[in-house]
Amino acid sequence: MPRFAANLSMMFNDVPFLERFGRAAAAGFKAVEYLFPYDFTPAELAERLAEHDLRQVLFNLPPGDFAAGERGIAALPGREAEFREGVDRGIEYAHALSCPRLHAMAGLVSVEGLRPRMREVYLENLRYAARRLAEHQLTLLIEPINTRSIPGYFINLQSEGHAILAELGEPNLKVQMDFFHAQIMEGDLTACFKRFQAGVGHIQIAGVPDRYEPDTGEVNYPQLFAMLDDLGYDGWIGCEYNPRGLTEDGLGWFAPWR
Ligand SMILES: O=C(O)[C@@H](O)C(=O)CO
Ligand SMILES: [Mg+2]
Repeated sequence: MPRFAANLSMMFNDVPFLERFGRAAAAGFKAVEYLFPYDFTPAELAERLAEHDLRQVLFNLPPGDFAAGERGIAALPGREAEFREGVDRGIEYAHALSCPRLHAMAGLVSVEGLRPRMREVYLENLRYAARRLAEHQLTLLIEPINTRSIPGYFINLQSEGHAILAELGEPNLKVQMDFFHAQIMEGDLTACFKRFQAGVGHIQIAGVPDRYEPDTGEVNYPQLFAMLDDLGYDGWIGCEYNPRGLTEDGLGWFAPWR
């Protein structure tokens, strides 16, 4: 049976962030994920999780200046020291929240000619982060992101993510397979998942193309959920979508799994 985590960066967004935990629990979720915890203290967030009997299953390492448009720094030359500080910060929050996996965003390609150098930096930073996280029994994730949602993002295809895993060979480095991005970039989701299953450490979902509820759009999610069950995927599925209206009004798709 699929296990779903509410993404609190997108869902229940009619209320302030800390109030979204209670709403997710009341809607039947047992777990949450979100982009960044850093606007709050670890204690504040841990208290919300405990109060509502929720598990935290994912958050992202510090992404650089997100408000100014940065989308991660793991592949950015010259930002290595900041990246390493971010790894320590992420580990501190992961401990406080008992969160087992952290996503490192790569960043944007500013000049095409920089790609080879960015790849070197990315590999070096990911190796460093994976080994630091391994000391704490944590998993590091990378996520291929479609070129429409984040133009210029450094990795876009599932195959690119898995090639990096193969090159580094760090057992706790996995790919966060977001079916929304994968459908936009390549489609053929069932075959794609089967090909790369061993390296998939987390899944996310949304309707395509509008990133609304998973029962909207061109992807047949019930079929994919059955496929994941058949293939023994026992990880979490993050609901990373923008509700069309009130989040609860769009949760009909979730009723069979509450
Ligand atoms: O798909 C996404 O956008 C997220 O999973 C993320 O971490 C980066 O924005
Ligand atoms: Mg995602």
